Amino acid sequence: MHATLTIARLSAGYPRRPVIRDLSLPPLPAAAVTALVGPNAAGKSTLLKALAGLVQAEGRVQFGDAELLRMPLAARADLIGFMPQALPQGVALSVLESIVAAFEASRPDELAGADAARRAVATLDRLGIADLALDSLDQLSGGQRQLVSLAQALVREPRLLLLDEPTSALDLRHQVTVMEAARSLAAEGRTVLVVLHDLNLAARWAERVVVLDHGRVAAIGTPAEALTARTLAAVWGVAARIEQDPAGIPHVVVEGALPPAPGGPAAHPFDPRPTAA
Ligand SMILES: Nc1ncnc2c1ncn2[C@@H]1O[C@H](COP(=O)(O)OP(=O)(O)OP(=O)(O)O)[C@@H](O)[C@H]1O
Repeated sequence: MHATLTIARLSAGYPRRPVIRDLSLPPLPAAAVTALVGPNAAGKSTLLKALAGLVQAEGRVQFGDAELLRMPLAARADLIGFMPQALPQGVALSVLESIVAAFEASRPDELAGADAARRAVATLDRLGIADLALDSLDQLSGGQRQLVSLAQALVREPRLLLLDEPTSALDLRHQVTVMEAARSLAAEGRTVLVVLHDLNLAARWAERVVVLDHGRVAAIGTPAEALTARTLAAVWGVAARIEQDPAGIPHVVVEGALPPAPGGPAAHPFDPRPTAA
């Protein structure tokens, strides 16, 4: 079940709009949570969609023995659970029905019915939202919709989980529930890649952090290695100091926005391009 994810020379984007250019990453470990962070429009969602087969991509993406970009989409969907930023509106299903449907979409065999219902209930339980089972999808709050969307991604127990901002609409308690679920799914041997805007959430829950900016990797490593004051200045344009809590977890304290760098955006800490004079 343990499979690392290796991305090499990946380019991805939309018609006439390249977003990810020639991106390579050291193997992302299995049984671990990797946070993908970066400013708005950095290409985080595009990267997740490229891995899930939802946008055009070229290059090599190796997951264990599987070469994802060369697999038929149905086989890829079997391996991957993708949670999008937003659930589609206007779906006339109950929460439970939507999760059963997500399960059956990839298991269209006769046994699916009973198995799917059992799995759907267990997944809702795992996320602490079993009480929503009979509610209509269209009457949920933003945070409840997000939890249901996560349940839809989890129900097939995929080996690779791609979660796009799973906590953005959640209250504090539910943020913790989701990040604990991500950690326990990883502990079961899954590879979890999660887009987060909250850098302190990333530092607290992820073993590894990838900072993406303008479709390129600006920093990668443990939270302490990737989330430095220098990277925060170069990538987000904010002045910040990094403190350590007693458990050794870095904590980002933002002091304020930096003025725009003269001559354009600041160079990344390891950007090979020469800096503007
Ligand atoms: N369907 C699309 N067609 C064309 N361009 C798109 C499409 N979706 C996104 N883009 C562009 O791709 C770039 C990267 O967008 P993406 O959604 O991957 O960024 P992101 O890092 O996830 O941003 P955010 O943090 O704001 O969600 C942006 O410039 C965006 O305008």
